[in-house]
Amino acid sequence: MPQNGIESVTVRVPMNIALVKYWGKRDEKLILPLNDSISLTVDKLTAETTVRMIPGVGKNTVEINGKQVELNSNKRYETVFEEALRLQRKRKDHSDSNGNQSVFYHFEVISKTNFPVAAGLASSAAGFAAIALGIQRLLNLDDVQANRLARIGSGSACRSMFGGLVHWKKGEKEDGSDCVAVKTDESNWTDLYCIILVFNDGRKKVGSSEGMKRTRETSTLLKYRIESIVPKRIEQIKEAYSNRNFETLAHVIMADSNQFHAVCLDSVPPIRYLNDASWQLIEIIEKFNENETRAAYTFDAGPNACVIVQKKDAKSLIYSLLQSIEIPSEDLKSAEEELKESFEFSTETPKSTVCSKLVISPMGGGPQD
Ligand SMILES: Nc1ncnc2c1ncn2[C@@H]1O[C@H](COP(=O)(O)OP(=O)(O)OP(=O)(O)O)[C@@H](O)[C@H]1O
Ligand SMILES: C[C@@](O)(CCOP(=O)(O)OP(=O)(O)O)CC(=O)O
Repeated sequence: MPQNGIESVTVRVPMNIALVKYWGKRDEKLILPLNDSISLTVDKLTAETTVRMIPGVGKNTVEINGKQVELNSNKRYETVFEEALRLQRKRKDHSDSNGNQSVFYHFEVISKTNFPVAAGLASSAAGFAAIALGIQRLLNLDDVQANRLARIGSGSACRSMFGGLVHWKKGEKEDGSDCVAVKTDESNWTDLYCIILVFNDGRKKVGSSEGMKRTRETSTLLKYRIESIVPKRIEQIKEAYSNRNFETLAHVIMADSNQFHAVCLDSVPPIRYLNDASWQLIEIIEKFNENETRAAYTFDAGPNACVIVQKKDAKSLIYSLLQSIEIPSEDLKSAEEELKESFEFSTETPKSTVCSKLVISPMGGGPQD
């Protein structure tokens, strides 16, 4: 929508959680992964981003949650903007609201997230997918071009461009033209919910890019994972999702999260993302699953947990969590509203583990304009 020559669009994009993890790059500049990965979006954790393309030479700016980002210390934004301008120059028909051909543009990005940034909760995925989607709308790009824009911002971002089960194919080509994320054909499994528990919302010590570089250079387990494990797991996830087979889905999700953290520990020096609270959560889920597998935990590059359940089991899972984890009462109230259930809980007994935030969200929703 052109306004005084400025074109602006606002989108809301959910973060995504990988069920089979991306860890390791075959090309660091183009952000091409060493293995395929597969994910679901978490509908309630979103980045709401306005992208403006302003005619004329000027400084690009990015603001996240009211703070200006220092673009010199994070080159990824400039890479995305340059690629967008390259695609824009390729278009012959691009003109401003007065019908004038404009060769120079700069970008203004203003984003708000409703969850902590850089705490292992895939904030970069939602953030860069939102920028890519905004630019796609402004420049009328196709899905492959938009996917590439998201990916060169942050690899996992290309999986947030669609709802449903999304498969990011590593591709074989050096130029990355066959490295794309695609929505699988399965219709969305609307019964899946995700419970996020934030145990630490600080910035992690080893960032994902640095961590995956270290693992690629030093881990002996990584090669085995990439060649012998991941391809099978991608197929198992697709099949279990399509057959609505929760037990198999859950086993693969947990095994892959554990293997991802195992290759991190297999790196030199070792990388440890999980903390005592994460391990306590794992133990609670193991106990919850004693008779039947009803929940699956998964952790990205940080201690915060994402637990996937079917809606029917969400309430009993929250009761199990409440036995040993302190959860903010306002988050429990939001969970009651989301599930349309009421919980009886006492916040008086102090617990050994404290979670600073709990969010319960449906999964698989797509981005919105
Ligand atoms: N809404 C947003 N818009 C644009 N960029 C964002 C946004 N949110 C986060 N980012 C970028 O992503 C960076 C955080 O990425 P990082 O990979 O360190 O953490 P994460 O995405 O939270 O965790 P992980 O990807 O390991 O699960 C931020 O420093 C910022 O540059
Ligand atoms: C552990 C992960 O969350 C890693 C995500 O890594 P990023 O996509 O944040 O890394 P870059 O491509 O370097 O930006 C697993 C996953 O989301 O698949």
